[in-house]
Amino acid sequence: MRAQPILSAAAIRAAEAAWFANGGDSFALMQRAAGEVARAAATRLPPGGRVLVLAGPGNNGGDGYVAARLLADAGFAVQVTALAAPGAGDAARAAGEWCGATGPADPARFDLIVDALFGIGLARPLEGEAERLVLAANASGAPILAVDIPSGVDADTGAVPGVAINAVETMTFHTAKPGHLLLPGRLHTGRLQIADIGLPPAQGTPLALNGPGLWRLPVPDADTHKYARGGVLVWSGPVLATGASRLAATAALRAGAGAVTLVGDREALLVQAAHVTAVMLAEGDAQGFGRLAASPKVKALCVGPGAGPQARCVAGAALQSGKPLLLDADALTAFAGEAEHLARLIRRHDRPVLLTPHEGEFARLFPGLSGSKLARAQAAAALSGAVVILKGADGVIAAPDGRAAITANAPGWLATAGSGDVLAGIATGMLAQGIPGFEAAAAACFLHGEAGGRLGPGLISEDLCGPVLREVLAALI
Ligand SMILES: NC(=O)C1=CN([C@@H]2O[C@H](COP(=O)(O)OP(=O)(O)OC[C@H]3O[C@@H](n4cnc5c(N)ncnc54)[C@H](OP(=O)(O)O)[C@@H]3O)[C@@H](O)[C@H]2O)[C@@H](O)CC1
Ligand SMILES: Nc1ncnc2c1ncn2[C@@H]1O[C@H](COP(=O)(O)OP(=O)(O)O)[C@@H](O)[C@H]1O
Ligand SMILES: [K+]
Repeated sequence: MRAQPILSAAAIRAAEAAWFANGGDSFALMQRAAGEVARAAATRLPPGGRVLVLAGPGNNGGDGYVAARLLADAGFAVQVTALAAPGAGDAARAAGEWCGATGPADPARFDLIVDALFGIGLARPLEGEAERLVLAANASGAPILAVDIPSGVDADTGAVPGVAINAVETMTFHTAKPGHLLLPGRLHTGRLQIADIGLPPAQGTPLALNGPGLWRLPVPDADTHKYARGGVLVWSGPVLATGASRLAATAALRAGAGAVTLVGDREALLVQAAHVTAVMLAEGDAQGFGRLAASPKVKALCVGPGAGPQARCVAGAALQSGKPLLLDADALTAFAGEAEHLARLIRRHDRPVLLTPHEGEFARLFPGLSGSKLARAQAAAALSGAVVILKGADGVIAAPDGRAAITANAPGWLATAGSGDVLAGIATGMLAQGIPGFEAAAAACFLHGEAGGRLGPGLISEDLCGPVLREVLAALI
């Protein structure tokens, strides 16, 4: 299975420019793009159905004029409402070839609206007539097919600085753009269709959709044993907060770690003992955690879920151990505002470190970073030397070497207490099995999303590290 690349607006323009430099015909490209739009529109229309094409002043509008002509030729009743006449180039040529009905219209009278106002060239928030057209289209009740990206959505960030089209479907070209997958853009995109319009395949791109093309799940050899599959240590929270670490430990075991041990004080472990069976227990403080981590049987560490007041000391011991490590929750907050110091500790050893903040933890750890979710995760990875999972519905995984992935399979059912602890456990389990940091993080996010999707309504975090993870793994191996 191949990874699905995601290109920014600049990268798409560069691919297009390289193709033109080799003699590619830009109007032919526009015709192919519009052909895909017309094909998608036709499947949503009754015979002779009514289509309103909203056409902007740039090449997105150009796609709209060509699609209008193709749909009219196919027998549909097409009207174009133009925001402004294209000045020159392919869009002007496309507008010139449109001879059908043109002018203002009530969008509610149409079976389908084609949104060709703005694409990757959106330069500022929509105002005036553009804003009015978008609001009227959204309010009309007619389904909207967006050309390339819903007008008003920033293709690189998913931001909507003003109003934006609410599409049921978006037909984009060559590759997905970050704005289709990052919130809130994803909510405006509807069903995303990616059309091949003949540009050479995007290869070696640093950004991809998270999916099985990016990583391979470990399968144990016949001659393996539990420690060869990877031992994991998880720091147990204090006596009244043991659940989070237990979820992480259980998930690590489910994800394939051969042996998982919760480490903590005696009182906490007595609570843990009442709940766990295959997960083992070992008494220890922060120093004890460090000593246990030194064992060659231990291949990965998880510190943070419910970690409590010891989080900083245990994270320190874990960072010193030089073992692959995941820091989550309290272990991230313990370094609030000290990202540079944390980075120095991370860079002391050559081994993967994963940081798994939600937005709140991220803001505390990296208060200076701003921009899109993608840009912030990438900057945090570069700054810290760790693989960063910036969690949420549009979870971003970013590596210090510049690679990044966006996860799009996570359902809202995952927004429940403890589900991040399960994610931390799955990722630690992957690390323990020798999966490199970026791949371990991406695989964990994808598995977590798949498990959430299968469980659906009523999901609680205990379910996530139950048999469903086994089913998801079995489907992907
Ligand atoms: N690349 C490819 O592979 C292919 C690309 N193709 C298509 O080309 C599209 C990109 O075309 P594009 O570069 O002409 O930009 P586009 O989105 O039409 O907008 C630019 C125009 O909008 C204007 N404008 C911007 N914001 C505005 C605002 N808020 N309010 C008002 N005006 C605003 C801006 O004016 P200005 O900022 O200069 O005032 C300019 O006139 C791409 O999305 C795809 O559909 C396909 O045909 C073939 C393959
Ligand atoms: N709306 C959502 N859609 C999909 N996944 C979500 C959503 N909200 C949260 N999640 C996921 O649920 C998990 C929540 O993690 P976190 O906030 O750390 O919770 P906890 O600390 O209770 O475990 C993360 O993996 C996050 O990506
Ligand atoms: K559009």
